[in-house]
Amino acid sequence: MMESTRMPSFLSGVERDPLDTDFIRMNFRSFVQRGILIIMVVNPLHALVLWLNHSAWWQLSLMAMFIQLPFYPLCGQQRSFAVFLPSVLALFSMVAVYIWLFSEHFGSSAGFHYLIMSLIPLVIFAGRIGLRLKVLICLLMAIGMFMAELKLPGTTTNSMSTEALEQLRILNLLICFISISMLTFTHFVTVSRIQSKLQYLAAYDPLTQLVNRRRMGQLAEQEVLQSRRQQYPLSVILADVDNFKMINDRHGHPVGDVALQHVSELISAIARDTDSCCRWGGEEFLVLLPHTNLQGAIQVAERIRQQVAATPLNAHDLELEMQLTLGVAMLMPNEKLAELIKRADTALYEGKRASRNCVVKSDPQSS
Ligand SMILES: Nc1nc2c(ncn2[C@@H]2O[C@H](COP(=O)(O)OP(=O)(O)OP(=O)(O)O)[C@@H](O)[C@H]2O)c(=O)[nH]1
Repeated sequence: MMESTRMPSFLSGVERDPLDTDFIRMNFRSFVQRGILIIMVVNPLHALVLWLNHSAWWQLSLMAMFIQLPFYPLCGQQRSFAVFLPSVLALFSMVAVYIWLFSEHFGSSAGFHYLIMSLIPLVIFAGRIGLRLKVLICLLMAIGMFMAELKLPGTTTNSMSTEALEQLRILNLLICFISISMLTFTHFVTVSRIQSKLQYLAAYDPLTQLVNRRRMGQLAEQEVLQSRRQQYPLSVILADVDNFKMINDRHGHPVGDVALQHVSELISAIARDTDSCCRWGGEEFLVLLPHTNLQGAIQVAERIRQQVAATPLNAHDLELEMQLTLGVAMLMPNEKLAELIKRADTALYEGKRASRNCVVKSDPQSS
């Protein structure tokens, strides 16, 4: 069942945080599930220490684990928000009650109240609550924890020795440390993954997997500076698919897309590793050729033209012949990148006007 994209009416009063993105929401769900897995380890550890110290409360600890276990699937990514929200609230309340009951019974020296700290990452990374509410919840948790630290003597019936309470306190501190580390580390890994994906999306064209115009602009500016400093020739080829509109109109956009992929593969295969190929616009490609003079660039452009003309596209039960017109220009002393590309563009459109399916060089003398 598709999850509703509209906020449930009972949440309409809740402040929407600008950071409340799908990513944060998905991340929060896997966070809650990790938190449940941590509980699955924590409760048996508590039960073990309590059992070793002859406290009947070990049963309560195990019982809490079995009650919380079914919430794992209820907090999964596929669940609707109407299922997830009550589940996570119930879970949070149960953890709070567990901490409160055990702190009341064993007193602050058993350190159960420290576990409040391990909830901080869950509150901070929650998607649907606003920043002010998060700060308020964290503040309340801090007050609760410090009050417990100062005021809870524990009941007289708990019959735990000072050594046993010390063991519990160390265990709880350890749990706190490990769960905060695990949750923040998980967050760090997810954010790093998303960041590299965003970097990829910002630099590459999704259709052809070539670098996009924005990234090519940066690469080309660096290359212009370097070629000037080290005094080596730098050329560009601007290639445009001939009559591409006709391919789209006759065979549809999906075939047009495959045709663009086909051309980009042929261009990339001919370019050297040190060259950079980019999807410059709709059906335009730019190739940057460092250490290549005008004559060399014309040869590369001619090879690309011939290869595209000789390699029809076979797709969707079609055999489609394609052709390119290419403009070539070499960087002149003191010329700016934009001027260089403009000359290649002018040469390209000379080729379009003349005959198409040809290579035209930009003559620096004539410009
Ligand atoms: N399928 C597909 N078409 C695209 C894409 N980007 C641009 N186009 C199309 O490319 C076509 C370009 O058409 P024109 O600029 O008229 O050029 P042309 O038909 O190749 O003609 P000439 O360049 O003069 O040979 C337009 O129909 C655009 O819609 C894309 O990503 N996919």
